[in-house]
Amino acid sequence: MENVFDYEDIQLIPAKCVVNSRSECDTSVTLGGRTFKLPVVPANMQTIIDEKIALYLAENGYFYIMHRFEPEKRMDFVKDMKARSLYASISVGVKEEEYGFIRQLAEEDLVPEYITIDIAHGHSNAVIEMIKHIKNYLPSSFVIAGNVGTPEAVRELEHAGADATKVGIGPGKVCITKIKTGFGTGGWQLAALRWCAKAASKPVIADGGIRTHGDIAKSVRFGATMVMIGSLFAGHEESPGETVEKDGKMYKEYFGSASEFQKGEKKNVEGKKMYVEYKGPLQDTLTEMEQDLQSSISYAGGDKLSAIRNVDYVVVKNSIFNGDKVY
Ligand SMILES: NC(=O)C1=CN([C@@H]2O[C@H](COP(=O)(O)OP(=O)(O)OC[C@H]3O[C@@H](n4cnc5c(N)ncnc54)[C@H](OP(=O)(O)O)[C@@H]3O)[C@@H](O)[C@H]2O)C=CC1
Ligand SMILES: Nc1nc2c(ncn2[C@@H]2O[C@H](COP(=O)(O)O)[C@@H](O)[C@H]2O)c(=O)[nH]1
Repeated sequence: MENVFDYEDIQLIPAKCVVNSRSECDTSVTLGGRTFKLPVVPANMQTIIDEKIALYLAENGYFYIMHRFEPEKRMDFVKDMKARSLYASISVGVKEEEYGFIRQLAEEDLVPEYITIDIAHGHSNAVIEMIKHIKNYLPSSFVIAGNVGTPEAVRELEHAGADATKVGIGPGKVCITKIKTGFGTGGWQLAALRWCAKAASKPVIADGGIRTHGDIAKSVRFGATMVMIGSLFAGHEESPGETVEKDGKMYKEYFGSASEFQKGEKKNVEGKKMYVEYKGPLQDTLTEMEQDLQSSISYAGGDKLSAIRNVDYVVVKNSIFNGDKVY
């Protein structure tokens, strides 16, 4: 791989502004036939999303993906969203019981609009078989498959029937895959995204490594239709998980889906736990993301998200923060 870089190594180059106010810029994106306010989705992790947040996001025009770590609740979750005439977007794994769950959804005519196959190493026969199983029983569900980090993987999962692929192995804030296994896209996630997006014929979701709102625009520039974010969504008033106070400051827990805190045992651990500063209401962050992205669109010289896709960029190896501490 040549020209390897990550988010902090890139600056997008401004083009002539065509709007009189950033409020004219439209940040919406379409995925699976629905249009959402932002090209951003909170990570399908237990300390990032729960049923209440999913409901809020769906009701307010945002995309969400519910996590898969309380499998017994998923059927009722889908029923509840349907009863409210909202879209249902759930996650599944690849173990035997998940095959039965998909059959059960089909038998009860409960068709989630979005199903994300969420495993660490998505370039596998296990994922390919699950894509085919879902497409067989729930052909109208939009299937997101991952995670992957190579063009070959993107092509194979698309060929198996995936409607979108999710790119990112190891760039996450609570990820220790890169340390424990030596593998992944950590440190070059943005270049991996570009590599994968060039091979893709369907939408790509960039997953992990987003540390600033500007990284969302950079993801869009390098081929992402949607960006999955964990750490920036952790620590909100609504965020699930323990809140602690230390030296008069409030913090909330954020742990990896492959951490011992999620698994309840120390087996194949590839994630850790951290505490993030309390951030206040989730909507404030969503609003700030929208404003920052509107500004990005204006710097791109357009009034729609698509303007960002064609801007020029420079590689400024690890220097854009000029030594400033940003997180
Ligand atoms: N994006 C990322 O970089 C990563 C994300 N995660 C997240 O952690 C959660 C747990 O992931 P995961 O462990 O895959 O889920 P599961 O524990 O549900 O495992 C899924 C299946 O894949 C097998 N499996 C897991 N890893 C590998 C591997 N490297 N090679 C071959 N088979 C494998 C498991 O078997 P067995 O356990 O017996 O091997 C199991 O049968 C998910 O939410 C995932 O997204 C985890 C690591 C990296
Ligand atoms: N290697 C691991 N990756 C994990 C784990 N749990 C979640 N994740 C991935 O991280 C992103 C979120 O990244 P962030 O940089 O925005 O915080 C998430 O969507 C997963 O893909 C884990 O235990 N190990």
